[in-house]
Amino acid sequence: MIPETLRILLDNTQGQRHAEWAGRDVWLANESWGELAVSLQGAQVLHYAPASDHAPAEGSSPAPDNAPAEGSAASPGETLVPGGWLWVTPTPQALPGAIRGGIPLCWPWFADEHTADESSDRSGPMHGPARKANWRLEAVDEHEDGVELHLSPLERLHSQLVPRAVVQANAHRLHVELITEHLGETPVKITGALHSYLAVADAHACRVEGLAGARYLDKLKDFADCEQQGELGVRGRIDRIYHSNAEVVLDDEQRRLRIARQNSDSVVVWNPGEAPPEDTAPADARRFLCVESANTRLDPVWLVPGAQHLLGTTLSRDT
Ligand SMILES: O=P(O)(O)OC[C@H]1O[C@@H](O)[C@H](O)[C@@H](O)[C@@H]1O
Repeated sequence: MIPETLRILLDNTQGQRHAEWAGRDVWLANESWGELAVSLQGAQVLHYAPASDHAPAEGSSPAPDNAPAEGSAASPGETLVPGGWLWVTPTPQALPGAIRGGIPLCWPWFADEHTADESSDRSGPMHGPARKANWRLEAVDEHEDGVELHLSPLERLHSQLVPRAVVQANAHRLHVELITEHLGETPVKITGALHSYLAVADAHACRVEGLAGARYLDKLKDFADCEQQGELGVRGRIDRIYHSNAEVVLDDEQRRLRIARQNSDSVVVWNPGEAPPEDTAPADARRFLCVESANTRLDPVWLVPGAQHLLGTTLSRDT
């Protein structure tokens, strides 16, 4: 589910190329294994669609996967078009604002949980500076019938820590790694997130399986400590941090997406409900559910000098 203008750029791509979208340098691939779009602002994956999403099932009409259901939240005149596993707002903020959608990298902290060291790095924007920064595409490697990208920020984002990102996409899965290297002298506590905006038919009719019995902090109830009773059904505004290392499956009744995580004991589930942020119309906000692979206040990482930490997520179909 991406803006029509991004769809048109992908349709006009054969193989791989750079293009400009919403004022950002965007790397695009339209290959036999599928499609990928990555913004160099934030090293942010904006779109992924395996080729199988376009192949009509035997005996069925070739409707795109995740097409709006009759009576769903899609609004007339919207410029979002169906297709792909990720959602991107059709009305992105102007630069230097961040793009809402895809998989923003929240680094080196999640939300306002700033790094704990003695430097000025203790202050800064919500979700850290990485998502607004300009990144460089260091390498594009062919990989398992797909592609592997390596990205690094153009500027220094922290006095002691350096991030890099790896994106792998092929016909079966999308995998993103956010790697932090400690090049400084003193231990630093970090959090962070791969803030995945997953495209869904209706955010208020989704099921997230795998969290039954898990404890969570409810941000809508001043971080009240709660326990998940049964599987999670999302029916409206939600903002929770689950303490779990389990794989989860997002079922929107049209697709079952498996979300595996590496070195993440926090799963953030977020949808703004009827009061979305300014850069998103309420009807468009019904078309995503964030299920984030994260390190939060529940599982912060203490990095010592010379060490590195890898936060990862892998999206695949659950069959
Ligand atoms: O609007 P932002 O800064 O992208 O953040 C979006 C949301 O991100 C989620 O991860 C947080 O749990 C929410 O509280 C927050 O509102």
